[in-house]
Amino acid sequence: MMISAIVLSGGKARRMNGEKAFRVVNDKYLIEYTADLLNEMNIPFVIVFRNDGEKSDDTKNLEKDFFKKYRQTITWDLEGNKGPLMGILSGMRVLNAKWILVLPCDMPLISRDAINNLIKYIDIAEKEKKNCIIPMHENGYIEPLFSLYMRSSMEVLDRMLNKNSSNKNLSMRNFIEHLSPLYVDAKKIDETGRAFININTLEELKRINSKFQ
Ligand SMILES: Nc1nc2c(ncn2[C@@H]2O[C@H](COP(=O)(O)OP(=O)(O)OP(=O)(O)O)[C@@H](O)[C@H]2O)c(=O)[nH]1
Ligand SMILES: [Mg+2]
Repeated sequence: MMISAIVLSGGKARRMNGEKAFRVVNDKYLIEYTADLLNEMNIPFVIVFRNDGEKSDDTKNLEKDFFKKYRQTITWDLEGNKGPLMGILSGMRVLNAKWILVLPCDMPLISRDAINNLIKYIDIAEKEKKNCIIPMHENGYIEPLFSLYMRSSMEVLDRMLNKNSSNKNLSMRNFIEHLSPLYVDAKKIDETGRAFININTLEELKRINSKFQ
């Protein structure tokens, strides 16, 4: 099964004053937890960075260094400030695998098992004619940024974002409403739930760093 991944790395990270991907956790950048794992698993990926006219030289250099280090594709949101859907669309454009794994840049405890467990559902999804596979927690909370999408869902996304050329930010939920999702119990993906922990604030960054000590 040919799979490729999109690592979303273009959020504003308002809750931590920006620069989420290149915040240091333990001994490396936050984004590298996802990138290193994908490399180890031989899953090709594209990183989608922000499309931002005011990007600092430091940030541009970090992106350039990242590109040199990983030799994977990097790209930028087709339009800035449109949220993760624009990131997914921008990433899908440069990939041609049948199934595309969408991941965030802020889950340092992401694991090989969690990704493999998700991938295992592809056969079922295809049999049931589902075009995305989305973990769901007991309380109904879903993990659409830790999910698999068929590349064919890009057409849906393209149409949605074109129709919505105005200002409103479409949500992941809007997108999924237009798909046929296979929801899987998040416990079947990662029993401990650790893989889904994402870092949103400087406080959380501090806490995760102390856990690595
Ligand atoms: N390419 C791209 N990725 C995005 C965009 N918005 C969010 N993401 C990514 O989606 C993942 C989850 O983002 P959030 O934590 O919800 O949002 P954030 O913008 O990073 O942070 P907050 O501003 O604090 O909500 C992260 O990996 C983000 O980098 C976007 O507009 N474009
Ligand atoms: Mg987050």
